This record gives sequence, structure tokens and C-alpha cells, in this order.
Amino acid sequence: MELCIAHLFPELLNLYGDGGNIICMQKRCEWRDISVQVNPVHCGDKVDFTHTDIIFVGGGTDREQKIVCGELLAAKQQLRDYVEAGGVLLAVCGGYQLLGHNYLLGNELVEGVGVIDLKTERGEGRLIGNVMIESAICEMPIVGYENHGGRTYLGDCEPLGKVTSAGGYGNNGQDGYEGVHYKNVIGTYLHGPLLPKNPQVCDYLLKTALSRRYGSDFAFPELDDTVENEANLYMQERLRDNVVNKMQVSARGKS
Ligand SMILES: NC(=O)CC[C@H](N)C(=O)O
Repeated sequence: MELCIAHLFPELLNLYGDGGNIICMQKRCEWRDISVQVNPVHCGDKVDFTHTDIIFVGGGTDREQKIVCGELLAAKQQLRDYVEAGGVLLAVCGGYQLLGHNYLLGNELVEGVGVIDLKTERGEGRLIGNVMIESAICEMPIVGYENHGGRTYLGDCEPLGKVTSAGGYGNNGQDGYEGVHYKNVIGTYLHGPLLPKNPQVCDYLLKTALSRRYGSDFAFPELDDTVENEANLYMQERLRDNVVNKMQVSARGKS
């Protein structure tokens, strides 16, 4: 079996190790004897997703987002067709924001591709820190790191998950939701990179892409995820320690 991954604008949208998500997908396929072809899409390239199984878009600064915005708009119809046909797509932070209708940066409105019903606006201050969410796509909590000035508000679509009491801001720091899950698209604020310490999320994407190409009957052996799960648990524990520390500090403040 083989999978074809399109990596959009790797030189611009690449914050906090987001490119590691590609390496993770490649490795988890390689360990299962599935070959992977990664096609980077650069500014100015003509896009064609006919043979693409997974699209990946990473995060970027506001400046970089504005640069790729025109490129994405040029590929708007191809992206929309791909998403509506059930194509698998993972978008992180800046890439996630640009899948929506627009990103309001002060007085400036950066147009998104509008393939998902969501909007983002720059808020006061940045939402920074480790985050843990619970999601229906996997059993383990999803852990990651967020650092964004934009606040995202979902329209007629479902979030990827709920921010847990262990901490994090998620889409906007208000409604308790994180990311989006629309058809086979996952958008999230979680960097890290996301996939190495959330192997179940990686396998969810790979399995979805494989079943689109090969139907439901294909071999997908379990891997030994001891190290990956330890990394996930380590993050969970650090987040919980933070909560305990904060509670102790506030309790001391009261006495
Ligand atoms: N981490 C990111 O990708 C940042 C996205 C965007 N520039 C923001 O600050 O909201």
C-alpha cells in the first residue's frame, strides 16, 4: 500500500516543529510497510490533489499567513472539492485559521479559504501554554502546546475536543472547545509537534486515508507505542502538576 501526502508551504508554515508531523506519519507508515510519498507545495506551484491522500498545513506567524493567504485562495476550489469528497487534512494553528472564512487582524481582514464554517479574530494578548483535550477520535487525551493571538469561533461544525480541567485555552479561551473536526479534516491549535506524542491521532488520520483509497479491508498492524505513550503521559502529568501548584499557591494566598 502507499499514501501520498501534500505538505503545503513547508518553508512558511512551520512553527514549533510542525514539520515533525510529516516525519511521524512517514515513520508510522514505514513501520507497517506502507510507502509514503511527500509532495511539498511551494508558493507559485499549481496544485492538484487528485492523487493526494493527506494534506498537511502547519502554523505560521501573522506575516507568513498573509503571504500564503493568496496562494491558498488560488487553490480554494481544489481544497473545497478535496474536503467535501472526504479528503484527509490536518491543519495546525495558522493553517487551521486559514481554513475558515477569515482572520480579523485589527483593522485588516485576511481572507481564508472558507472550506470550514469558522472565523478567527485577533484578541488581546496571546494564549500560550501546554494543553490537554479530550476528543471522540481517540481514547487517550490529546496533548500539545498552543501559542496563538487569534481566537477562533466555530459556526456549523463540531470541535475536535474539549479542553480538560488540566489546562489550556483551546479555540478562544472562552467556550472550552478546541479545534475542529469536519468530515475528514482536523484543525487544531496544538503544536508540539502534535502527532509524535499523540500516536492515536496519527493512526486515525492514516487509517482514514487508507480506507478512502483501499476500502475497509486492509492490514494495519498495531505498533509498540511505549515511548510515544510515555511522552503523552509525561505531558499529562506536567499539566496536572501545574493545576496542583496553582491550587496550592491560591490556597496559601487565602491563609
Ligand atoms: N502558532 C501559530 O500558528 C500562530 C497563528 C497566528 N499567527 C496567531 O497568532 O494566532
